[in-house]
Amino acid sequence: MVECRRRQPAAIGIMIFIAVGNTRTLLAQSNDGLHFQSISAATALHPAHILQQWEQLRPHAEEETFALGGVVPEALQTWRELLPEARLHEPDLAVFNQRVANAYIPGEALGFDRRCCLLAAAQDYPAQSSIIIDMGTAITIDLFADGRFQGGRILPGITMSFHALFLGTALLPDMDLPVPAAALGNSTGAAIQSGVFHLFADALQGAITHFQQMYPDAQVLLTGGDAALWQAQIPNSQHVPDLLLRGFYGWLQA
Ligand SMILES: Nc1ncnc2c1ncn2[C@@H]1O[C@H](COP(=O)(O)OP(=O)(O)O)[C@@H](O)[C@H]1O
Ligand SMILES: CC(C)(COP(=O)(O)O)[C@@H](O)C(=O)NCCC(=O)O
Ligand SMILES: [K+]
Repeated sequence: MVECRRRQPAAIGIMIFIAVGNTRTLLAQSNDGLHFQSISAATALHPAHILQQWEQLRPHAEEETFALGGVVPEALQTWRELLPEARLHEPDLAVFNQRVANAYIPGEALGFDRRCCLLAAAQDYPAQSSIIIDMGTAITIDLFADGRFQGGRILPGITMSFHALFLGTALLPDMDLPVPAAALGNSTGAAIQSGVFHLFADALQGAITHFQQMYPDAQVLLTGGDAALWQAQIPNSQHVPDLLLRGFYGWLQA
């Protein structure tokens, strides 16, 4: 009887995936690694409040486990103190390195979100080159090609760039971004919008052109909070909203 039971695949309880970004924290669950039910809350909120929001949508199951990852050490520490240790999983960097060869120095410094997106590209498109553009608080542009992470770029994010102009000057206001913005601005606000929009439009296209000179068949995957707004500006790009979650889910599978 016992032996028979052992031959069955281990029962997988519900796993809640918690991904902590600099601006937004994502809580998600999935039955298949393809479709995710998720909520997103400000990372500045206390994790107990974020968990409450989640539980209003999905009442607790006893066997629930948690997977935790992110790029904000202080917030991660607060999550660790909140969650029951016996039911908390943190993804293993050695598993990442087995699945996505890389030459990052030091290896452990590569951001959790970048790892997840690279894992997703490696598992979904192992034989295809991918340029992964993650438009979050910061923007990362990473190249997965020849079955490995080739390296990437880190840029300031859109909201951060507007904010930097506002904080670093006496006369510039904080602005939002219309996408696309005009080529020429005829007011302070319009000139800032034109400047920031074209800064990023040119930087993203420049990176794509550069990487595609090395890997001409590289596809462009766009993700992160600002991706939906930008997809139409980046020819031949695909918006993949759940790329990080797909990689995070895959990372935790044996
Ligand atoms: N509800 C939202 N709250 C804050 N920022 C948002 C929201 N929706 C989209 N954004 C945009 O997304 C960016 C943050 O992206 P996200 O991928 O959530 O960040 P991170 O992973 O760095 O926390 C911000 O620059 C902002 O412009
Ligand atoms: C580059 C990032 C700030 C992007 O984070 P995000 O904008 O998604 O919150 C994050 O991946 C990070 O802190 N990385 C660590 C440094 C590195 O990847 O080399
Ligand atoms: K990100």
